[in-house]
Amino acid sequence: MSITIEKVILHKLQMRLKSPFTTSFGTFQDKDFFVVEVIDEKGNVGFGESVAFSSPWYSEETVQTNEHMMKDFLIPLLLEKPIEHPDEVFLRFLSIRKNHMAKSALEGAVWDVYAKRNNITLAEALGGTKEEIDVGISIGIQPTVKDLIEVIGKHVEEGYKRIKVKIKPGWDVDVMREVRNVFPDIPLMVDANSAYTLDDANHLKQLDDLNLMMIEQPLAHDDIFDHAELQRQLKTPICLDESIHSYDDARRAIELGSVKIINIKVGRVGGLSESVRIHDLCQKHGIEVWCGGMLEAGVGRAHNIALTTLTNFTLPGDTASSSRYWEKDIIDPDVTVTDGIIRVPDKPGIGYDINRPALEAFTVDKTVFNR
Ligand SMILES: O=C(O)CCC(=O)c1ccccc1C(=O)O
Ligand SMILES: [Mg+2]
Repeated sequence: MSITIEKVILHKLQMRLKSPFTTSFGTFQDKDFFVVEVIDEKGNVGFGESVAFSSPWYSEETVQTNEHMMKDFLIPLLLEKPIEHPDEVFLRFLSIRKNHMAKSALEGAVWDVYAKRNNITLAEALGGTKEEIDVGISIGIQPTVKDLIEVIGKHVEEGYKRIKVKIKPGWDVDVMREVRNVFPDIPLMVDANSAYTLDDANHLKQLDDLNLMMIEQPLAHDDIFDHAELQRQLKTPICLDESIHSYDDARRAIELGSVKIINIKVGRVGGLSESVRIHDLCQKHGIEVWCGGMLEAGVGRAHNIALTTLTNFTLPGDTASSSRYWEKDIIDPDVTVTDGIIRVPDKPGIGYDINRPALEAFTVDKTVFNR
């Protein structure tokens, strides 16, 4: 039965991370973003979250470009006519170039509505089967190596299944050598967020001695070609994040030999439908995947959890507990991690309730669109 979206509500939120998060491209603490609420003709309510940051550091999208794209192009397209299945949202949005995070926020809310209409979990709607998922944690650049080792120790103690450390020139090989000395056996990886070029290949080769699970996005955010050359020179598997925007990017990167592992971020690739397609392609080619994070609040976190229940998400993702990021999250209950595991919720849709008072408390602006 076709789904008619009657109403879209854009909640603009402002939340503050418990502590600043530093990558090779900048530091975040205050997070502005949109929670998208869609309501269908039966009164089902679905939620999505836009993951763009205020500045275009990770990708070209920002909170403001998301707002422009959703208001002026994407919401009108969504309200134009009914859909039969959420996969159609991605296809309908193809007439608008890129702007994947804006598209994904709306598409995710429609997926939630679709699952709720069918009285199934979002995980089931996506074809996921796992009842619990393994998770790791991503640790930003710290003031000192001593701080880093302390933070890692705390998270290892908490049971996280994999530790990811952000690196940049000047904070890389020597730092990781010290970390490896203190923690000889932990599953460990690094993420460079595009801080290097091919000229750094010899320098990066030193990481090969440290038994890292992978090096994430060492080279340019828009490169697929040079990563293939770097992978020929490195033993450590390369994982791509920023460079993979679509199924076709993934197909080309796999064919060129630029990746052994892909970090799937729903917002980066334009939604859950495209995420599932990339997952399936990788599975066919023996490329492992894991679910990345964008410092999401609870709605985005819930979407990531549902996606991670698909079978080829074999490596722990970045979806840590709500409490690692926020004093108070916008969902009920919070996402909790026990021994590095999240139990996948079994309620229909995203599986968590929206904490309306918390949502209201963080809301700085709200716009309603009717069909
Ligand atoms: O904990 C998270 O949500 C992921 C943290 C993270 O690594 C990250 C955070 C902000 C922007 C980019 C990235 C990344 O995966 O590259
Ligand atoms: Mg990354």
